[in-house]
Amino acid sequence: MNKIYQNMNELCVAGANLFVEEAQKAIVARGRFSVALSGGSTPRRLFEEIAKKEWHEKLDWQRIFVFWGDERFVPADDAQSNQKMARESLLRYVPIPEENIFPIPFAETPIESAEKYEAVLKQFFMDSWPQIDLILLGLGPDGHTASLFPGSNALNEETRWVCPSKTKVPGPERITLTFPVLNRAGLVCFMVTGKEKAEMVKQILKPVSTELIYPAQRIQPLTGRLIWLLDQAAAQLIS
Ligand SMILES: O=C(O)[C@H](O)[C@@H](O)[C@H](O)[C@H](O)COP(=O)(O)O
Repeated sequence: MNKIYQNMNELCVAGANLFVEEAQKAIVARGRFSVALSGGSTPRRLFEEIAKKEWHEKLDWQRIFVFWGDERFVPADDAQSNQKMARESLLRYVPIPEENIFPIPFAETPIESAEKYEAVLKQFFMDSWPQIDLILLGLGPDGHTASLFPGSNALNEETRWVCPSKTKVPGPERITLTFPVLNRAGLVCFMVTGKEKAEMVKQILKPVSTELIYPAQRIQPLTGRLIWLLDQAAAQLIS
């Protein structure tokens, strides 16, 4: 399902509403809500929205468990850390217990970080493939999502839940959840804004061939739902 909003602000209000509704439903159904956060500028704006009292006071944060879809291989206090971004824009404003927060660890090597995080997920989800209730994702202009970049070794991973992802994009190496985990989510929600994403949005949502060229096209939940929240600028070539 694709939903188009006037601008980033409206999109984030809708995103916050969706977050609250999904969390409330999961807590009623299963007693807990698991969510995987993303990095990126649109997710940051969404987190700032959810941090507002009018949204976050609707939720029982004792029952909310926060994970990450990807991370840069940097210490937690590095300016490029997705964990730092989410803590500063959302987590510090809500009454979530620290033990409910599961960041991707910064270990000796990216592979060790990935292995440690997989162990954390296996413990939480009791060894069976995880079904994270909500996975929030951004879209890069090159078609990447999470840290699944075109050409990355991580694209072919079928057994590991988490793996390092080498990319030609400058900056630190990445650690990412793999397709088998992302595609088992209850709901995957892409948030995309800005005209520089319009061409890639068109390639993905109105493809001319059936070939899956871009990583974001391979997000196809097995049994869950997929929603794209777009602003008008990002949706200008499809609407
Ligand atoms: O940590 C990250 O950077 C993300 O995992 C990445 O996948 C991001 O969501 C997209 O690149 C979109 O980012 P923007 O919203 O900033 O364009």
